[in-house]
Amino acid sequence: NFKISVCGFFQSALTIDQQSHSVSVSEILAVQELDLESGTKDDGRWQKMSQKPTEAYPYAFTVSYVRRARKHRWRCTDVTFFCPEWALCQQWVQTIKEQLAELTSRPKHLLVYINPYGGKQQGTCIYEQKVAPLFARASISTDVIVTEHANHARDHLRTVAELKQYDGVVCVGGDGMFSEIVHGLVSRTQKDNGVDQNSPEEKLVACSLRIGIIPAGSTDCICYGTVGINDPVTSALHIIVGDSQPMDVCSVHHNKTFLKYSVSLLGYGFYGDVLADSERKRWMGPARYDFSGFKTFLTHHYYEGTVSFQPATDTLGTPRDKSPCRAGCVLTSLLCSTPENEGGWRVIRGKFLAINAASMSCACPRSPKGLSPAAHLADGTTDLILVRKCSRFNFLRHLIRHTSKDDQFDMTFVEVHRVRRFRFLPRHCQNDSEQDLRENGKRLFGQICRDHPARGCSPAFSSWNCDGEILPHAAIEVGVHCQLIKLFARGIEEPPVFEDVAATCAI
Ligand SMILES: Nc1ncnc2c1ncn2[C@@H]1O[C@H](COP(=O)(O)OP(=O)(O)OP(=O)(O)O)[C@@H](O)[C@H]1O
Ligand SMILES: CCCCCCCCCCCCC/C=C/[C@@H](O)[C@H](CO)NC(C)=O
Ligand SMILES: [Ca+2]
Repeated sequence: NFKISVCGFFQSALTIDQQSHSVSVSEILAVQELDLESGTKDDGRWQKMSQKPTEAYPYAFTVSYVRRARKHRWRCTDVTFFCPEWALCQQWVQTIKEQLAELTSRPKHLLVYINPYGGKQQGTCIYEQKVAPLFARASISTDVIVTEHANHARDHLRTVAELKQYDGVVCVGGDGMFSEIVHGLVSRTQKDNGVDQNSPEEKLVACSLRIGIIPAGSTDCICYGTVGINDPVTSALHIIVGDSQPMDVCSVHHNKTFLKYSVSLLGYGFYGDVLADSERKRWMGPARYDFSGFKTFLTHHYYEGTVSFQPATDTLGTPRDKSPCRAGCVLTSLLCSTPENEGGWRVIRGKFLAINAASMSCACPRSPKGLSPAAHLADGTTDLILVRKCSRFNFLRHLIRHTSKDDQFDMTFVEVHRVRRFRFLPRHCQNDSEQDLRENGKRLFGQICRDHPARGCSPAFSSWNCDGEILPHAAIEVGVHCQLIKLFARGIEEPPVFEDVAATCAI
């Protein structure tokens, strides 16, 4: 890891406040020679500098690099060096450019999809104002597509002729937009390799293109859980430095037919009902989740069914671990292999307020530790959380613990299992082909209300919330595909030692 010690090499020259500052080449974004004659100095940047060229130091170059700010934010910072000789200045610029050219993991050409409709509908503006200038400074070229309808990006990725010309795909939007990109890329990869997605047991081929997320959605939990913050500039910088974070993907099947992929949350009951209600209130923007969350909490519906799962007995961690998945996580660096002795299936029947499968922590601004704080990004497992029927008060205690340090699993009505595969069958589907879920649901809902008038009405079916999309079936089979995709991210870094920045230096 070659480092340029900015002031360390030039102790004899001027250093600001006598501070030494070291920047790894892997975190340099660009170097630019300042042409003092031709107006580069007039672009406003000189005003920000505490130093200007002098007669003794008339030549200058600027290095743009990553500075770590608070709460996992990254910022682009410039440091300008002044040189006494033109040749020395040239030599430094050339050397740094050569070092940067050796970083082969950095993307040069990206395909960018912007969802102008996600979150607060700021996607286009966020990209143009915050991200495009950084890509330009790092000499990354882009093909940009502003989507015109849902599934535009997914279908484009499935069919676009020359995907190989790109070093990655970037989506500007939320979890739903990311999900479109995952579906496009994974389907395309399977098609190109002759793999049948409809077979639940089929081993899928990993995607070679990395995906970048510029957060502009409502939850942004994939971005938050892989970078530590939903901040467009931070994400753009992780893309520019060419980070790579593998991630697990769940495939969801119904009756041996492929339905969807999921990377974050598959939630039945509470989170399915919140989503179904909130989709009708998209006009409210991100606040729709708070409104529908409160409403769903008050309705307090439970759902009966059977959950079967294959515990991941051979993994190194458990969902009750105290240490979360962080950058450089040892489980992520292990290669995925099919366990030699796949455990047997466990079956649990019951009445559930929520059935959640979290393939990653699902941390987001609403819940900074997430639904399953110790879930790993790329260990080939998902954490299956079963919340059994309980009082409203207890369910509220459980929900509130998502937002505090208290353990949301340490409650008698909650259990959590780390699994490789699971199935769910709603009670009323057990002798039913589930041909038309909605019609059956309405019929059964009425029937249950007639049969149990005093107990309040819980409908027979909820819906599955699959990364923010509603699945059309309640009976599903889910399998985890270890490290099927890669993101331009590195996992959440441990809190940094805060660094002060030397704004200018002379050599
Ligand atoms: N041009 C478009 N018009 C309408 N819908 C679109 C368009 N482009 C994409 N979509 C759809 O918009 C949906 C929501 O987008 P997105 O995920 O970006 O925002 P969000 O739902 O507000 O955020 P989050 O998923 O983080 O909660 C996605 O499922 C995507 O398929
Ligand atoms: C009364 C206090 C209640 C606090 C409850 C806080 C719990 C928040 C947990 C949020 C987890 C979100 C998981 C992410 C799911 C995404 O896939 C999806 C699409 O973006 N978002 C939602 C909200 O379904
Ligand atoms: Ca996982």
